[in-house]
Amino acid sequence: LEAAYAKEGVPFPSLDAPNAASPLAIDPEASHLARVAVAAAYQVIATVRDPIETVQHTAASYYASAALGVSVDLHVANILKEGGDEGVHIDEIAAQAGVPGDGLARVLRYLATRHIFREVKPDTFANNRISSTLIKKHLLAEIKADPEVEYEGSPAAATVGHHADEGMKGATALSSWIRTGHTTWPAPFNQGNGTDLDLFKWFEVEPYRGRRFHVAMTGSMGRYPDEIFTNAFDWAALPHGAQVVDVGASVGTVTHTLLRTFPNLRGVVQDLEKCIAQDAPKYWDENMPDALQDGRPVQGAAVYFLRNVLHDWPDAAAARILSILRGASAPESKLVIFDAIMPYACAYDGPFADAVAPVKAPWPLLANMGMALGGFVTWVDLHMLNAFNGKERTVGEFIELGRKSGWKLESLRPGMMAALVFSAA
Ligand SMILES: C[S@@+](CC[C@H](N)C(=O)[O-])C[C@H]1O[C@@H](n2cnc3c(N)ncnc32)[C@H](O)[C@@H]1O
Repeated sequence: LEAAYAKEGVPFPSLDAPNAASPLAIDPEASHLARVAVAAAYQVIATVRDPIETVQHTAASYYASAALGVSVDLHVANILKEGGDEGVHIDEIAAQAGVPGDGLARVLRYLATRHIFREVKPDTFANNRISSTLIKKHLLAEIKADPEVEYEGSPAAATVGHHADEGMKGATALSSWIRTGHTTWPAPFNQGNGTDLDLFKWFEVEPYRGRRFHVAMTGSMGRYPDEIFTNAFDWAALPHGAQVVDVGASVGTVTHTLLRTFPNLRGVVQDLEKCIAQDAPKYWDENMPDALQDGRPVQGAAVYFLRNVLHDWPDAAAARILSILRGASAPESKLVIFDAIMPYACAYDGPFADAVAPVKAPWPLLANMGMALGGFVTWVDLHMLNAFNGKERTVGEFIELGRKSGWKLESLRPGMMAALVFSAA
């Protein structure tokens, strides 16, 4: 890994310095080497640590969410930014945060022990590479003057806020919700937060949390390279003016990516009324004013695509969404699904095996690269279960979903987000 950085003449980033953009962050070779190191490090810990200790740490790992949540709620990374390498004494941090210092010092020491923040002298803390990602774009004074801007432009902090708040409350209900056969509430989120509303509707009555979630989403979506979408399918082969429908599009960032590369396509952005009436026109006005048109539900489009939509829904609802699209489609229409593929933690030799495990994990690592790849999909999967009774699906589950709704899986392009292309069955 050091050699990969040396080849580019870029120093390996120090954990003690603030995070900075690096050309190697998206370099495939360096990313792979980093993943092998991560998967191996977790496996080494699992192998050499007293198993009871591993159980204790894992059982109490909710403190990681809670502690991160405290640091974000109290803007600690912003406060520490001013202190630089010297750090800021807990009395000063607490004074700026307007809370007693004792609890906060212990929260920060918990995090520093896990390499998030640094304790540079007793009771004096500084940012490091990880905690610096939590700095909110707006200054503390601006946030105090107008709390609505708190998370604007700050996706990492927004992600922490979402998980440590409504996410963790939902997670407390996971066991009870599963034990009662998934029947008591629509999803653990509802039980834990005491609401019947689905998450998106709930955000409409919880605007602070809704704004925060929206920022968290834009941040995680921004990490996907355009090629995932532009290479998913032979868009260039579609006739001039072919309609591609972005179903559950939010404001339609994927459509925007496609139209920039394939201006001959006609994009249609579909979502709930509020999004289409308020948020989407603003986005398109700013980014591609010519493309904004009135769109009615589309019959016989060339392509219908959904990104990060099906994982929000349980199987029956997901099959219904796809059946409705099949009903609107023409015989030659394609369906493209952009979603993660759930990789098994063991070897898999079923359909599309090469695409399911495109990275050959070196022995003795887990087939899904353990915490380096499978770790991500499996937590997102539990979060979908928590939030919506949704799921990340294995390739077999996608094939089955297509079979139930009149679509046949034709090709599968692997990646951090897979592209599955279906034709009418
Ligand atoms: C996780 S977001 C994905 C957004 C977008 N596809 C993306 O990848 O950025 C799910 C979207 O589905 C939309 N949605 C939820 N229920 C819907 C419905 N009944 N009809 C249309 N869109 C819906 C939500 O408003 C939200 O924008």
